[in-house]
Amino acid sequence: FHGAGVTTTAPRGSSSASFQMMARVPFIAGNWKMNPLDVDSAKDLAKSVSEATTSVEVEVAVIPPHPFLVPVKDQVDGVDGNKVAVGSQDLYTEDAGAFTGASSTGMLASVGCEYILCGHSERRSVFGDSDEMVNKKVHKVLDQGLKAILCIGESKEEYEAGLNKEICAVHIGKGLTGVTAEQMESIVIAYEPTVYELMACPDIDGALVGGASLVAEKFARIVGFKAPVSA
Ligand SMILES: O=C[C@H](O)COP(=O)(O)O
Repeated sequence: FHGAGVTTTAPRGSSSASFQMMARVPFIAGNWKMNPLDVDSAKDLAKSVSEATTSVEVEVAVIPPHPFLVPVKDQVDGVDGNKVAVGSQDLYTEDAGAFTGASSTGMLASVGCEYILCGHSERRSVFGDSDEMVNKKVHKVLDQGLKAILCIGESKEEYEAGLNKEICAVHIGKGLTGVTAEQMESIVIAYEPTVYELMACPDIDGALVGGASLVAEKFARIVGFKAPVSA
């Protein structure tokens, strides 16, 4: 399937001590990017995903566009046994003010976001997010008490130039500058590789799924990759 490998640093809601005692819990997030086209489609998708994943034993999140955050949260919360958390695709690093088009972490927390993507490859390539900006965003998310999904990975050109390890090292090193070991409990690292065999790789225990997360049945199958839905 299409997606990015995710390394979870701690299960959602776990404490440092309990994490050391527990196995890492797979985490599958569906990044809807700039889809679907309208709020009714977003509500339908959210409800279907939630209903299809109530029995899984992995962490699940959907990450819709900002206009759909509230209706999506309402939909998933309305499903009995819902396991689906909601995340935001981006944030701005100020709290409020004259920043047209931006959303603050406080606003995102207030509508129920638990996760926020930082440094997605499309934010880096289309919108110009630098490593320094990504690092500021990571800290802003942590300061808000939310979980940051730090996206890393090389471009096709960088891969072809043999720079994949170097690029990942830079993205991780700069993206996590100043983050403490304790704060790492609230960090998920999503590797968006050019060439990959995701779930077979050691230390990859999840996926950030793009296009395939727009069809509930496909996404539910991916979510069940390591933890099949029980009968
Ligand atoms: O956020 C997800 C990654 O960019 C992968 O997207 P994709 O599954 O559509 O290839």
